[in-house]
Order: sequence, then C-alpha cells, then structure tokens
Amino acid sequence: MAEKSNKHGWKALNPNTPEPDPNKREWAAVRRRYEWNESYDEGIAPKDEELEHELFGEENHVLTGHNFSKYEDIKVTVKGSDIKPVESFDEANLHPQMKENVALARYEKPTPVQKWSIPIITEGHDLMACAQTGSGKTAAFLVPILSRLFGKAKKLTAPRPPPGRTRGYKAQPLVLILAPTRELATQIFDECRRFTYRSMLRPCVVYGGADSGPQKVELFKGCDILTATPGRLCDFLDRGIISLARIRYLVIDEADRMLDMGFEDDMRRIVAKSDMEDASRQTLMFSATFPQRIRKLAKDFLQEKHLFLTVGRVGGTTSDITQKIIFCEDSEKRNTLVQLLLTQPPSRTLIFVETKRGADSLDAFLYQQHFPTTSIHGDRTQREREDALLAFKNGRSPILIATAVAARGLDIKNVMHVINYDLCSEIDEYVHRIGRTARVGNQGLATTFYNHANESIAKDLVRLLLECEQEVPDFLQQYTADINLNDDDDDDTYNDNTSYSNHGQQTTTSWDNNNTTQSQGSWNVPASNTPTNNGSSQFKSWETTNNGNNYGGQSQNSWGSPQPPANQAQDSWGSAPSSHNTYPASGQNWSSSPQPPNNNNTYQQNYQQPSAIPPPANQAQDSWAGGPPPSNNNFSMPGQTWSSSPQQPNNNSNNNTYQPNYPQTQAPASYQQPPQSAAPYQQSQPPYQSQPPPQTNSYQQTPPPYQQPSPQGGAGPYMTPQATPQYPPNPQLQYSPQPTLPTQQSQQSGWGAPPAVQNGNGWQ
Ligand SMILES: Nc1ncnc2c1ncn2[C@@H]1O[C@H](COP(=O)(O)OP(=O)(O)OP(=O)(O)O)[C@@H](O)[C@H]1O
Repeated sequence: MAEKSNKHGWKALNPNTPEPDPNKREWAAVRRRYEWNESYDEGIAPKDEELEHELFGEENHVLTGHNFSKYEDIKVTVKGSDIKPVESFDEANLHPQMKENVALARYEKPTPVQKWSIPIITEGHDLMACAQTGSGKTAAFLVPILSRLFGKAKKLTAPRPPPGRTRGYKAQPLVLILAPTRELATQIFDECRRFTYRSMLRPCVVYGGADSGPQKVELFKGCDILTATPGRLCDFLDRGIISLARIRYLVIDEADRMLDMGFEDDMRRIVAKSDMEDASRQTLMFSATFPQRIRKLAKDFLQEKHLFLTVGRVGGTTSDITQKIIFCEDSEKRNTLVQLLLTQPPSRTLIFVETKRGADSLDAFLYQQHFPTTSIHGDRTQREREDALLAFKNGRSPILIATAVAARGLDIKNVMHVINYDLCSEIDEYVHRIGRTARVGNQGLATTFYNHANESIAKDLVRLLLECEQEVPDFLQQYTADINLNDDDDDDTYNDNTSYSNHGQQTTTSWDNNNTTQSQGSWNVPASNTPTNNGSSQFKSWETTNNGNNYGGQSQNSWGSPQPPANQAQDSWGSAPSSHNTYPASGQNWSSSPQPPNNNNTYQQNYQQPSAIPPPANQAQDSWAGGPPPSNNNFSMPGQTWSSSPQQPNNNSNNNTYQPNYPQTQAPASYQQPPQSAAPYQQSQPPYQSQPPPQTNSYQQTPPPYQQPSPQGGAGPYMTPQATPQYPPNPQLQYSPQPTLPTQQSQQSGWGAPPAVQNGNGWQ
C-alpha cells in the first residue's frame, strides 16, 4: 500500500523509491546469476562487476552487529561423533572461489553453527542442527556443500541441453534445498546466487504462486543447486521436469516446520517416492526450533549415525532481542499499536497478526492513520507478496503487517522492531517471529500484546523471558513459580513413546476429575484424537480430530505443545480442560484467582485461598452438568471436602458457584458438607480485578511532553530525518517513560527505559 502522507514523522524511509512498474516486474526465479561459459577455465572465471555489486553490495545485506563476539559464549553440543570445529574460514580448507565469495560477503569469522557444521558436512555426516535465529545457518550449509562441489563440478553436473533442444530434458540438481515458504525459498536462492558466484554451478528456484514458465526456462538452462517449496517441486517431479537422481545433498531448512503436518505428504513424495537415492545422499536439517517429537520423526530421513548439533538451548532465542510484553485487550490493540508506533523513532517494523483478514484490516487501518504500511499473507497473490516484501526491504513501506508466512527465515536488514499484535499460540512460532530482528549480533526490540486469550503460551513465554534475562511483567509473574531454567529439554532420547510432553519433559500427568493434579497441563486424549500410526513406522501424528476439526496442515495447530491452542480447545476438546486454565505448580494447593473462575481462568498466588476449590469453568461444565457434584469428584484440597453451592449446579458452568449454604437436600447422600471452619469461596473476595494490577512504572498522570526522538537516533542508513510531529500522541495514552528502539547510540550505551504500561482510559 502506498504512503498516504507524513503527519507524524513516519514516512517511507526511502520515499523516492518508485513503485514497481507492473510491466517490467520479473519473478524472483529469473534473477540474474553467474553464467558459466564453457570457455572459462575453472578457478579463473571473469568477474561480473554489475552482478557482483547486486549480490554483495552492502546496502542489501545485514551486517554484523556489536554483539557478534557474544556468540563465543554460547554453549555448543554435538551428539554422535567427535568433531573439531574450525575457528576461522581460513582453517576450513575451503575452495579458493568459496574463500573469495565468503570475503566478498564480508564474513570475517564463522558463527558457532558454521564453525561446527562446516567440518561436519565436509566429513560427510548427516546432520540435524539447531541454532538461534539470525545466526547464519544458511551459510552453515551452503558454504561447505558448495565448496566441496566446486572442485568436482565438471564431473558431477548434468550436461546442459543445447539451447532450444529442451524436449524431454530433465533438470538434475546435485543439491536440493527445501523451504516452507516461497519468500524463504527465494531468499535462499539469493544466497545460492552469492555463493555460486564465478563458479560452474548454476542455482535455480521453484516455488508456487508464480508462473511456472519462467521457472522451467531457468531449469532448462541448467540447474545444479535447486531451492524449492515442496508443492511446486512435487508438481515438477510429477510432470517429469525435474529428476532427483543426481542429488548428493538434501537440505531441509526450517526442518521442524517441514516435517510437521501440512508438508508431510509432499515430503514423503520427495524423499521416499522420488528417484533420489538414499545411499549417495547426505541429508542436513536446520532450524532454530526442533520440538522433540519432530526430532524423532526426522530420524526417518537421516542416516542412523547422524549428528545432532545444538547451539544454545533448542528453541531458545538471542538475548540481543529486548522483549516487552504489554497487557492489552483485543479492543484496545489498535489504539495501543498507534501509540506504540508514535512513541518509537520511525524505523523498519514488522507487525504479526494471526489471520489474513486481520492483516488486511490492520493494514487498512494504519494506512488511514497515515502510516506507510503494506502487508503479506497467504491470500495475497504472489506478485503482491513479492511487491510487499520489496517495498518493506527498500523502505518504501517500512511497516509490514504479516501473518505466520513471514515468521520464519526472512533476513531483512534493519528490522528494528517486531510487534506481536496477535500473540501466537506456540512458543516456537514466537521465537521465529521475534527472530526477524536482532540478527548476527545486532540488537532489536520485540513488543508483544498479551491478554487472557494468550494464557496457553504464558508459561513458555515466561520461561523464555527469564532465560534471556528479560523483564517479566507483573501480570505474568504467577508463571515464574514452577519454572526451572536448568530443566533443559535437549535430552534427545528418541524413544518410541509418542506421548506429547511439555517440551520434552517426560512426565505427562493426565487430566482427571481431581483437580489437585498439579502438573503443567496435559489431559486424557479423547479416544478419537489419539495419535495414530498413519503409515511409516515413525510417522505418528494427529489426524483429523472429531467434531470435524482438521488440525492437519497448519503448524500452529500441530499438537507439539501440551496444550491445545485456546480457540480450538472448545471445539474438539470438549471434555478436556481449556488451555485458558492454568494450574499451579506441583506441591501447591490450588492457587486462587483475582477473579472468579471463568473461561479465562488465571489463578494467582496472592489471592486469598478459598477453602473449597472450585473447578475451572468448563471442567465443571462437563463433569457437573445437571446436578451437584458426584461423590467421586473431589475438587478440594487434601483433607478438605467440596463446599456446596447455593444453587444447583447447572449446565451453564460459568454460572456455577460453590458456596457453603447449598441446601443439603439437593445433594446426594454421599455429598459432603464442607467443614464448619472452612471459609466460603466468595465472589467478592478482594482483590478481584478484571484487569491485571497496574505496573510499577505505569502511566503518569502528568506525563512529560512528547519527546521527539533524538536526531541521532536511528536505525542505520535507512533512517528518515525526523520531522516535527504534527500529530503528537495523545498524552493520555502515552508511555512513560518513553521506550526506545536500539539506535546506534543505544546499541553502545545499553537500552533505554522499557515501555511502561499505563492503566487509565481503558489502556491496560
Ligand atoms: N559468518 C558470518 N559473518 C557475518 N555475517 C554472517 C555470517 N554468517 C551469516 N551472516 C549473515 O547473517 C544473516 C543471518 O543469516 P541466516 O539468514 O542464515 O540466519 P539463520 O540462522 O538461518 O536465521 P533464521 O533462523 O531466522 O532462518 C545473513 O544476513 C547472513 O548473510
């Protein structure tokens, strides 16, 4: 969406960048790559200055940040073999052309994942590697693979067809790189263009949504390194346009996503049912997150003696991202977002929403508010998606609103701020989303709008905040109690137990009618939802569930985490607890709630302990419909009995209150009265609050005047000069103290004050 006008300092960072000419736009697949000529001698192919500038020009690439050296401190583990890491690219024994390309890319030192994966891949091992977002995983596989192939290219590559004689010709790549999104596939293709510069190897990309014609034309010019999204690749395999018979390296990027539901059939088609040979193939998997159940599944694709490399905790994130969580009801999100943008120096900002419609509607809203926005999501045409990304990259639209389609892998210079307008339900997705900022040692800010609908992710989120030494806001403090940061889930037991545990914790406490069960939420799986073995021995996944809800096909719906996503819980897990219900730590009694139990139940420590413990609302709904609680349901603390209710518990569980003066005549004989001494559970018990407690650094009644961000403040070369805001933020809604983005200054001097949360005017 084009910029409307600049009323508040936010404008296109590069306002003069022209909109793409619709007649001249070309697909990413046809971007120029180095074209080897048979007359060249290997090793001394001539330069192509224009292409070299396009591929390696500084303006297009993320440069290392101040904290690059902090990578040295991250713990690395390798399971499977003794490997000696390389400490420098010089030590890595790279092909001279690769050395030169690495230098052109300005890579001075390898990142940890590169230090280890270069020797692992060079020595011929299969690999599953997990390292933080933005830590150079793409080069970690491309550099050693291509370097090894450079010397053998003549021998290994398929002969090119004579021009115009492509009938019956099949592209036969040596390397296949699979990626889950079209944008990521084209980005990896761009990296391939860089690292194959002046070499004999020719990279190509195939991905859905774009014309297949130009992709085919490129394939028929020669394809040695193929990056693909699974759907389009399967299409080309079926049509006999591509053969995988020559594949030497299979790379599965974002492997946890690729092996999850949605891609499973395509992955089987590509790996198991194509002409790709197992014996001559080295398989490499990379991601920043790798839930245990996927690791187990991944073994089907790897040699038994594969290595497992982890840099930091699996699924962890970098401390270079300052993470801020703001309590914000849905109805206040737009308001909050505008104020948040107004209190930040304009800079490249990525806003994540949950739905495609939500993306369109927020895009339109911000545009009305004169913000230079654009959006990317699965319902936009591929042209629109590529244009949106380009506008975001070149600064014409420095605010990009995106769905999960942009969560993984995208590496865009100077994304300074990621805003989770809608928080996702899985922590791994959160890790990928916020990982679009703070790459290779740079700093970034991630702001997340949180409310009761997000409670299913709360504990994982708090764990991540604690692990990265981030501030845990008061309204999330309750989740800190039973988090043990030493409780690492990396233990890769690969056993055949298919129970879905909480990030690898093996204990799954089943849900039962006795709510004194205290573990972090698991449940008895309804019979029709049990994991099924749908084919191959290892491929155990959740199939279509009851109630017509199909949880296949979307990663956020895969049941990797122990709690079903909140909004689906009510559909298919009628008899299971809602993920809104949070249960206190082991050894604790039922902790109390600042508000009466309802569908958004949170149970906070400081609430006065009721004597009888009410069941969470929708548990009650199932177990207690139509009558008083049966005697076998004991919801009380040890040693106590269930207190009675003033009215017959009814089907509408939200109205059920359980108080001691419930007429005994309505209770079955076995139903027990509470002990005389027991205090009743009272609805009016203070401190009832419908909103979380105000923050200590909260809204000031008399805020200081709006401070224009300092002119030096800026996100680097793409910063706009600051204009006097003609549209200052509403002081009633202003953060205090002012939050700051990581400007060059603050990168050196540490962070500015975090965003505060104010409690007036419905702002929470
Ligand atoms: N050794 C290095 N020195 C400097 N920059 C590097 C180095 N290795 C990679 N980079 C740069 O770091 C950025 C991030 O790399 P890359 O996109 O491969 O990260 P990633 O680990 O795959 O991230 P994600 O998990 O988000 O996909 C890229 O711009 C890349 O060019």
